[in-house]
Amino acid sequence: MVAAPEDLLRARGLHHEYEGSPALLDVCVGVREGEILCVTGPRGCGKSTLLGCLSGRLVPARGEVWFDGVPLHTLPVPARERLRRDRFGWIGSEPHLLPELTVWENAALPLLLSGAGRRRARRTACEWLERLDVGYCARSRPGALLQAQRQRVAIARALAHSPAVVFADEPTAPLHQADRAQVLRTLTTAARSHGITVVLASHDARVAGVADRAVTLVDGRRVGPDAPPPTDTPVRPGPEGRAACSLSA
Ligand SMILES: Nc1ncnc2c1ncn2[C@@H]1O[C@H](COP(=O)(O)OP(=O)(O)OP(=O)(O)O)[C@@H](O)[C@H]1O
Repeated sequence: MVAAPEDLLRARGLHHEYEGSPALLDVCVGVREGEILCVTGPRGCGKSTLLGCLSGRLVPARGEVWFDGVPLHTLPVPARERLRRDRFGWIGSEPHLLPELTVWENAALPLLLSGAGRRRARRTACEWLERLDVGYCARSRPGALLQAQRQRVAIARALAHSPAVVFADEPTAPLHQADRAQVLRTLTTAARSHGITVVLASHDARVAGVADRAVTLVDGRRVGPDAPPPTDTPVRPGPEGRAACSLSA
């Protein structure tokens, strides 16, 4: 398999386990810049664990994760946290908002933390809230919102600082059936128009349907016709500091 130099994010030989139970086994995956990739598979197959490793929330027990030439798996914690805050957005299946902040302050948080002025952060956050049809809630506290509205705010927060990559783990789980397609469409349209790479995880084939490509996990392993062969050799950084591995997912 030929190396994919255009991969913005790539992982090789990922292993992870919880209290001795394996959750990921030798998983390789590459994600190109601007691509929408869906990680799919049955419940408990390792989708969330894979997104955790790719996004630097989890450090894999073994294996490597490279983002834009940076080795996330060996990055010191402060640098990894900074990179996650500035370059990544996260949407979970539950909208974890800060109850003491208003809706717009929640959506603006990554911008404010990276040093943007309050006025610009507010304007940008409110634009995203409008796109997600919750602009009218901007001054409310999260506690006054329905769960589906809170999830829209969480999506606005993930996009407002124009991250390079948004990770979305079952992002439509708290939404009613009728809202799901619309929110997914907003997320993917916004990502495409802003050149944001998206890594989605879902067991729902309809969610996978909005992606450019899907990779499937079963029992912690990648399966399917395009799954790379198992790895048994370590990845060596190439001359430019990038991993010399072949991962065109
Ligand atoms: N914090 C944890 N402690 C112990 N076991 C865990 C933990 N998180 C996940 N697991 C186990 O690891 C395996 C993979 O879990 P993971 O959540 O990554 O799968 P998933 O495909 O995202 O599942 P789901 O679709 O239900 O969210 C499962 O067997 C799960 O029970």
